[in-house]
Amino acid sequence: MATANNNLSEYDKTSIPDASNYRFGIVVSEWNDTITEGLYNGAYNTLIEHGVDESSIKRWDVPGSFELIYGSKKMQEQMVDAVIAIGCVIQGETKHFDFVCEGVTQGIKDLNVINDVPVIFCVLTDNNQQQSIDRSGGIHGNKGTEAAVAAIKMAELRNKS
Ligand SMILES: Nc1c(NC[C@H](O)[C@H](O)[C@H](O)CO)[nH]c(=O)[nH]c1=O
Ligand SMILES: CC(=O)[C@@H](O)COP(=O)(O)O
Repeated sequence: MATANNNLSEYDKTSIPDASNYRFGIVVSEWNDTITEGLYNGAYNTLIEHGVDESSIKRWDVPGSFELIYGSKKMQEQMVDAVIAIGCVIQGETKHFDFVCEGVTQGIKDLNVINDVPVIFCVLTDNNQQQSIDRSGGIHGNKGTEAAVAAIKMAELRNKS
């Protein structure tokens, strides 16, 4: 289902495990920081809402989405139960968009395969800034909220497996 038909911030809160015993790392790209800050706020507030103590949330900033790969790899080493990688890539004039998006996607996928700490893909890959605004606390909700829910569920799965 496309985001346009689905508010990312609407979910059954009773279906989410208690996250009070889990630690989370959040790596945030500085590119398009007004968007990434909105995504971070959505993710942070959702983790807090589900019992995570603020002292159990570690944040690192990286220059751009491509650096989310290395930043997330190092965050996996920080005794956390899940990592959330937050970025916003917006189409420009050249093919650079394609390579950044593909590189980050493959890099974060690889981290999930190679290491035993889940990394949640919270990277917007949008055609324009309005699409990013709409998905970081706008009319389509907040993908940061969606990512935090996924992080809690994956931390639980890792703990039980
Ligand atoms: N154009 C965007 C970028 N580009 C920068 C790259 O992510 C990277 O930092 C650079 O190539 C150096 O390695 N990054 C974004 O996050 N969003 C963009 O729209
Ligand atoms: C995703 C990018 O790197 C892109 O926004 C940069 O813009 P441009 O393709 O015009 O150089």
